[in-house]
Parts: sequence; C-alpha cells; structure tokens
Amino acid sequence: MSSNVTPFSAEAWRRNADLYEAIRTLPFNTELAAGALRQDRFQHYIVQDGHYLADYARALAIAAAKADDANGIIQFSKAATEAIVVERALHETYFARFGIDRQAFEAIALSPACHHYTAFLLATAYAQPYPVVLAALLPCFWVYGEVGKDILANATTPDNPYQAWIDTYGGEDFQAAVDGAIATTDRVAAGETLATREAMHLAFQRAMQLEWMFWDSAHRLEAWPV
Ligand SMILES: Cc1ncc(CO)c(N)n1
Repeated sequence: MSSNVTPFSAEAWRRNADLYEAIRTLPFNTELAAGALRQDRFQHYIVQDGHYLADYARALAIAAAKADDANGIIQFSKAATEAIVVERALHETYFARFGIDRQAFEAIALSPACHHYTAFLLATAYAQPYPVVLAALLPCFWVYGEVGKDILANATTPDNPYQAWIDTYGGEDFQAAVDGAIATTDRVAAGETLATREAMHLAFQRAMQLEWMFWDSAHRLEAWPV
C-alpha cells in the first residue's frame, strides 16, 4: 500500500533544501568554521545549548518510551544518554574555559529561541504519536550532522577555538546516530497514512526552522525583550 512511496527523509530534505542552505550559510556557522566567531556569541550559544540538550534528552527518552519495537527503545534511550554525556563534555571544556560553573549556568534563563525549541520538542514528544515525534527530532540529528561535516571540511584554520565542537558533530560517531535516526523515521513513515506523513512534514519543517532560529539567536545574543 505505502511501501513504494519516496522515503520520508528524501521528501523532507527536498522540501527544506533552501532552509538547509540558509542554515549552512548563517554567519554563526561560517564564522565558526573560520575560527573567527566572537567568543561572546559562542558562549551565548553553548550556554543555551546546555539547556537545550537537557530537554532534548527528555524528548528522546519519551520517543524511546513510544517506540514501536525494542530496537527503537534502545536507539532513543541511548541517544538520550548521549545528549547528557555531550552536555557534560561541553561543561568540562567550554564552560571551564569561559569560567561558568554549574550554578552560574543554571541561573541563565533559556533564550526565547531556546525556549521555543525545547517547548516544541517536549510538547510534541508528550502529546503526538511516535511517527510525528520522530519527525520533530530528526532535524536535531540530521542538520547537526550536515553542518558538522560541512564545517569540518571548511575548518582549515589551525588552533580553531571551537575545534572540540566541530569534532563532536563532524565525526563518525555522530553520523552513525544520524543514519540510525533517518532509517527509523523512514521505516516508521512508510507504514503511515498520507495524513500522518503530512503531520510529520510539518513537525520536521518546524524543527528545522527552530534550528535556524537557534543559531541566529546566538549570533544576535538574543535576550527577552521585556
Ligand atoms: C539546538 C541543537 N540542535 C541539535 C543538536 C544536536 O544534538 C544540538 N546540540 N543543539
């Protein structure tokens, strides 16, 4: 019935190709690749990403609980663990470098963009069916994998202060997690109705827009207007 359709991921990427290009060429990412990103901008990003990763891990754990098979439970509970491990590694390297201890980190509120993204992921994870949860989570994997590889290929500056970040997301371990998330999302989507697949596309696009907003907001040092 639905086994001959284009894989969800191929269709989702095609629909959002311009959005990906807008992300890839954001000043935040081109400056990061060149090692020229201002420290206050990276610091804003890395603090917000610490907050993001904690809620992202919760959303992944909910995806694990909603998984339709045992492999999915393992896949997303491992991804939840990995998100926390990465968050702690960020603390050890960058937070130490910037002199931000755990208490100072906790005292910094989520920015509007970070709040929007985590609220979207958590609301989707709690309230939506497994296929839509997968679609909302997929850009978190996929966009970072693509941006990571692109920056790694263009990061030719010796002693880039952001090399640890580049190596995390441009590396093979992260790419394996990306490939796994794409495969599970495509397998699940193939068994769904057209209506559910369209709900998945909406969630995927929203998450990708929020990825753009997250980097853009860090570059602008976004704060609450009131
Ligand atoms: C905002 C954001 N999206 C995705 C990832 C990848 O885990 C991350 N670290 N931060």
